[in-house]
Amino acid sequence: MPETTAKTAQGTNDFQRWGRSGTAGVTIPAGLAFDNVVHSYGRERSVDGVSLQIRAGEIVCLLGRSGCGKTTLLRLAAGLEPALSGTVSLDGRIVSGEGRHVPPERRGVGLMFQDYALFPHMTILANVMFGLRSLDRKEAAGAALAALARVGMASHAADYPHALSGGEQQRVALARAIVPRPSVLLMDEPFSGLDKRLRDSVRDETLSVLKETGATAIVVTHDPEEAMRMADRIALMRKGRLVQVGTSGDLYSQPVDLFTARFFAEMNEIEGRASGGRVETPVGVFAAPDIADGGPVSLCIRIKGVEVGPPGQGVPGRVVRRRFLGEVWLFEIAVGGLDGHLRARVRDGAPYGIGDEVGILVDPRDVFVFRQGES
Ligand SMILES: Nc1ncnc2c1ncn2[C@@H]1O[C@H](COP(=O)(O)OP(=O)(O)OP(=O)(O)O)[C@@H](O)[C@H]1O
Repeated sequence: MPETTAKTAQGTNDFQRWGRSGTAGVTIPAGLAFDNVVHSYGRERSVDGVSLQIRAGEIVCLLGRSGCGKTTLLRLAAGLEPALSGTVSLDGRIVSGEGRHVPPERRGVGLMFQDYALFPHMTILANVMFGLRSLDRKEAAGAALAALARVGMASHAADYPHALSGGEQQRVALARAIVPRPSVLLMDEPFSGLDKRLRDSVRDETLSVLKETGATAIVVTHDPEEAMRMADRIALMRKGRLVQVGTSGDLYSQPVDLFTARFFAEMNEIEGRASGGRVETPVGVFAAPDIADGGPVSLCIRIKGVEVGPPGQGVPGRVVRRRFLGEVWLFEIAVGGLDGHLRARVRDGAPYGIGDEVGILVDPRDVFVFRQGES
């Protein structure tokens, strides 16, 4: 956290005053609902029947690979794209669909994109005041300065954007997005231009500003860790559709399919067949309830769920490769009857070298069985 921000945050209720009842008014968060929304840029559907309810004040991350429709869904919420069918509603009022289209500037939503989009010819203060044109200049300047102070950028008020680093520009963009007190804030990959260390601190800072103001927020990201850090709920998308919506715990512990499981953890994947509610593999026998006998399954084992110990415990294996990754070792282990190698993440890898015999135990909490074709 930058020094000025830390000071503001520790001061006597300074930031709470800014957040709850700043001079530009108070945020009144709105609920946002997509109901069976379809969108297309041409022949293919970019958004294919999405229904999602976001509660007032909730932070939802739209997560998915490049091209799965995240930005398009955000643009539909903003009113920058029309829906082919279905509706978008704010606090129960239809803003897109059924013959209505409320323009972006009348939706009370704030937008923040990955390139920050600050106006290069305006000072930082003028950039932040831009969204406050309905206030008189003095009031607008006061609100903009308070917002800049909140993100630790008040001392740069008179500078121009080109004089700021990426992280500083991002914080200014956040101040500009939040200062008109939008009821919904839509953020498209807001941290993707920052290096990892800066991204972590700016993201944490952004999260606390969002929570202080209480705004409803949708944050687009392709980074599962970022989604887990920020979201009250994650909406995972694939090919224009929602695959699973839930808390990070829901998606991590109860992935609905192989695609979701792979998204949140590195996996060993073993093909097998169910028999009597179980699946037998070279690394053990695992429960496969609800899968018919003979049904082909993909058995996934999180690499962190593979324990490597001395020979004699569990299933025998031999170390084929090991790499030090900083906090952990990544092991590749040959196991009789297994195509390919089993990968394991090991905290203390020092005792075992290449060629050593080891014993392998698998934690059943890190095992998932999916019918093949569920990816
Ligand atoms: N202006 C456009 N014209 C035509 N096709 C588009 C346009 N914008 C996006 N698309 C296509 O629509 C689909 C969804 O794109 P979208 O930008 O919503 O995905 P995304 O998940 O946000 O991707 P990324 O993470 O790469 O930004 C993609 O197949 C993309 O190629």
